[in-house]
Order: sequence, then structure tokens, then C-alpha cells
Amino acid sequence: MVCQYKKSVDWKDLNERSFPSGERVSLAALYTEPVIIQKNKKGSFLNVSVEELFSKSNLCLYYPTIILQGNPGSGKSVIAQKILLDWASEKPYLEDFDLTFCLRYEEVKCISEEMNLIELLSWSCSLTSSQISRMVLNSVQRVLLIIDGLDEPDELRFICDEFCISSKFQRASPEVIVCSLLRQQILPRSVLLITTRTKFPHGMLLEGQQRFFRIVGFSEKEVEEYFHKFFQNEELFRKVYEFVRKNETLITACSIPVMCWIICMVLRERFCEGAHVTSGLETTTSIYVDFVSTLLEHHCQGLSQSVLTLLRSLGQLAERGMLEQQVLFDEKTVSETMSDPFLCKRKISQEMMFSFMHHSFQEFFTALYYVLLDEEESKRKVRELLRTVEKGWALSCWSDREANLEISKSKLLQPVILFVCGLCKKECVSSFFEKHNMAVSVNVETQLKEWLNQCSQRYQNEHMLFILHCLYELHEKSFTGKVLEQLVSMDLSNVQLENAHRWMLWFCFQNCVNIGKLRLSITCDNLKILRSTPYRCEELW
Ligand SMILES: Nc1ncnc2c1ncn2[C@@H]1O[C@H](COP(=O)(O)OP(=O)(O)OP(=O)(O)O)[C@@H](O)[C@H]1O
Repeated sequence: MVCQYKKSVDWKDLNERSFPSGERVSLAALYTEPVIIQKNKKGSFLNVSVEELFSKSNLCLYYPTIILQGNPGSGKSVIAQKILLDWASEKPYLEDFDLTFCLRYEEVKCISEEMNLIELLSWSCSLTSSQISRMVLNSVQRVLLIIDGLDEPDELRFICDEFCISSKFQRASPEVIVCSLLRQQILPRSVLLITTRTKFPHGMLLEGQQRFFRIVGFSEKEVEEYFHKFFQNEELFRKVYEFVRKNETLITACSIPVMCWIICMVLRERFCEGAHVTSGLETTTSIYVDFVSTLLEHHCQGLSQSVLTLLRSLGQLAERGMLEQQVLFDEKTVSETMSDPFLCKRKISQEMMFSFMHHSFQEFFTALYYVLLDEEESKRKVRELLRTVEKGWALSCWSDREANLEISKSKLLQPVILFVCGLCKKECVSSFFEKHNMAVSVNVETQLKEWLNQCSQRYQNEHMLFILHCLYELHEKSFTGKVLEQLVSMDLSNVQLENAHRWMLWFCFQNCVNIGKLRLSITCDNLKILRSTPYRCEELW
């Protein structure tokens, strides 16, 4: 039975990648190991491989709980799936485990009915409850349980404080089951691997020893390896890679695996068409716009509806999901035209579900929806968005359940603001709108600028990087200089610098402001792991 289960595990669980032309490329062929780091006792960082996540120290007979943290798009779900696959193909580093399961938390959250652990595991894989029950009941079995995407562990803390179950046959909501697994009240002999966006609050939920790792993304070496796999043709690969290597903005953006994929797709089209290769790829939004535009060109030739109608329907779906914290949609909600190529099919417990290619596309389509609405509605939606995000910022030092809900809502919606800013930039979108025959004028620019200005005075902390990134997307030069000056006087050593911000900072220094004597000292540990420049901002002067 275990053999049958092993055979059923494959990369298809994660989305295949399709080129605009319709060709498909499997993630297995593109898989490139990212940089993973671990802090050692002396406080410096070690690079570790995926296999080394499971290395046992001589002193420790048992595996500690493994926590793998990384920013959005850094490749946590891909690693989780890779480990499941390595187990299924009997790689020696996982030979201690008789069984491995992977629970994707975003899928778990969609389950409305109560169930027991066995049913939950069966829901996440191809086995029936009775098959799992027979395997898991065998108590000598050592189980590796991967919980992927536990992005808001605080959410669970409140549930855990109230409920927990102690039997694998006891029915409860899936969240309660996950809590009980984290607390090792059920399957106490299992080894847990948790992936999360958040720096895990130490000891909040977990029992026993824990080991923390962080996925940093791709270094330049891995970007090159990825490009090689992606382009297949040696000549094309050399041409494109050499071009990207010389462009600091693009090569830095490629350190985020999801961006690396998007940039490869965009450049593949541009190089094949012999078009001007870099123009208009300066901001995060412009790269997404280019990508979506390419897909539209290839897939929407014979559409029965206009591109505007299609984008509005996709945007509406994206927005509803964002507000309800939902990333999976059922077949009833998704019309056929919306599906390919913008949504991915995912078979979950016999049911066909859909999701955006990556969360960042759901954020992008939400922002696009806001700017495609008529003026009044657009302003109203953006006002509400800014209010919700700011409310979360203002509550960040509160820790009750209600505040926590607001904070997680705010975190989820924050990237939408960034995309709305980017979509206000005329040069970025006007050619996109023209190309697809859409007459749209974006009119929320002033509203955004006012908000950013107020926030830059109110929030003297890590939100400054986000504000700066928004200004950069808006291309607001004079303003950017002021915010940068404020940043200079701040201590950012404890701010977790996201790759995306790092990229934008570099670009700001280069292009947007006259940096003069400004000196920004960002001592972010993981900067040293990747290339020394441009990440070490001190070295710019
Ligand atoms: N190791 C890798 N090799 C090749 N491609 C990768 C790798 N990691 C990530 N990618 C690309 O980036 C995309 C996003 O990765 P993934 O979903 O694993 O990120 P994540 O860290 O789980 O993001 P989120 O926190 O937003 O869910 C993948 O669909 C894939 O295209």
C-alpha cells in the first residue's frame, strides 16, 4: 500500500508551468536548489542543503521540529513537494521515515466540515481513510509530516488555547487537528516540518526541540542554473542570461524564484520576437503587466468576450478571495474563459479546484480590478484597501484575537497597494491598455500619494521600506528622496529585508534619487550570503 502511495506522488500536485505558446514544462525539469541558511551558535550563517535539513546531530537521537521560513515566492511549497517526492523515490536521506504526508495549510483552511486526522490526511493525498488508517495504526511507523504554508501561526494560537484533541479518530475542525499535531497531542512520534512566511514565534505552539532555517532564494549561480534549465537551447540561454546578468535590476529580482520564472517567461517571448528586450521592465508591476499581456495575446485571440470583461471577471474573483482570505475556488465560481491560462487546476480530494498561478497574481489581479472600475467605485475600493492595511499597522503591538485578525488581513492586502501604485504609472499601463483596446484612465494616484505621505510621517519603522517601494512603483522621485533620507536615520538592523525591497532599494539608489552623501547602513545578515553587491548597500559609497 505504501508502494502504491509512493507511486502516486509526483510534481503534478504542484502546477505545471505552461509557456504562452501552450507548451508545458514540468517543475521537475526546472527545479533548482535555492540557498537555505541556518544560524550557527556563533551567530554566523551556514549554507545548508535540503538533505541537511534532516541531519541529526550526534547528541540527538530524535529529529527536532524543522521550521523553514521564507518570504513569499521564495520556494517553500516547492521544497515541501520536493521532500515528499524524494521520500517517494526512496532517497537515502529520508530512509528513517516509513510514511510522509504533506498538508498544505491553504487547502486545509478551505475545509468547512469536521473530520478526524485520518480523514484529513486522506483528503491531502490519493489514499482512502481506511488505507491510511491501516498504515498509521501500525505504531512502529515513523511519520514525517510536512505542514506547508503555516503563514499566520498566531491565528492558530487562539484556537489551540481553547481546543486540542488527543486521538487521531476524534473529529474536529481541521485547524484544531493541525494545532493538536503541532502540540504533538496526536501522532506524538511524528517528525514535523513546517514552512512559513512568518518568523515563527519561539515556543508559542510547538513542543520539543526546534531547528530554524531560512530560504533566501537564488544566488547568482542558481539564477544561471535556472535559466539554463528554462531555455534549454544553449545559444538562447547564453544570450538571455548575459543580458540579464548585466542588468542589476533584473538579476536582483531573479533572486526571488517566482520572479525568476516570470522574468524568464517574459524574456523568452521578447527574445523570440526580437523585440527590444529590457524596456519597461523596471518595476515589479511592469514585469507582471508584461507577463499578463503576453498571455492575453496568445490565449485570447478567439475569445467570445472582450479582454476588459475577462480581466474584470478575473479581478473580481481575485478580490473576493483576497477579502475572504481564500486562494482556492471551486468549478462553480470559475467560468471556463477565466481558467486557462490564468488559473491553475488543482485536484483536491476528488474535487477540481482552481487557484491563481501564485498568490502574487491574485494580488495583481485585485489591483488591476480596482483600476478598471469606474472612477467613484475605484476610489471607494482603494480607500477601503488603504484603511484596512493601515488599521493592521496601527494594531501591530496588540495581541488579542481580534487585533490579530486585522493584522493578518492587513498583511495579506498590503501587496495589492503596491500593484495599484504600479498601475498608476502611465508609461507602464497605457501601452498595455492600448494594446488590448481598453480605454481606461487611472485616477487614484492622488489618493495614494496623500496616504503614502501621511504614513511616511506616522510609521517610523519597517513599513518605511514598503512605503518607499510603493513610491518607487509610482515613480514619485521627489518624494522618494525624502523617504530615503528618513530611512537613513533609522536602525534597520532588525528589519527583515525582503528580496523585493532589496531590489527596489538598489534601483532607487541607482535611478531615482541623487544619493549624494546619503549613507544607508543595512546590516541584514542574509545579504552576505548572496552576492556582495548590490546587496551590501554600504559598499555603494
Ligand atoms: N527551487 C525551485 N526551483 C525552480 N522553481 C522554483 C523553485 N522554487 C520556487 N520556484 C518557482 O517559484 C514559484 C513559487 O514558489 P512557491 O510556491 O514554492 O513559493 P512559496 O515560498 O511557497 O510562496 P508563498 O509563501 O507565496 O506561498 C513556483 O511555482 C516555481 O515556479
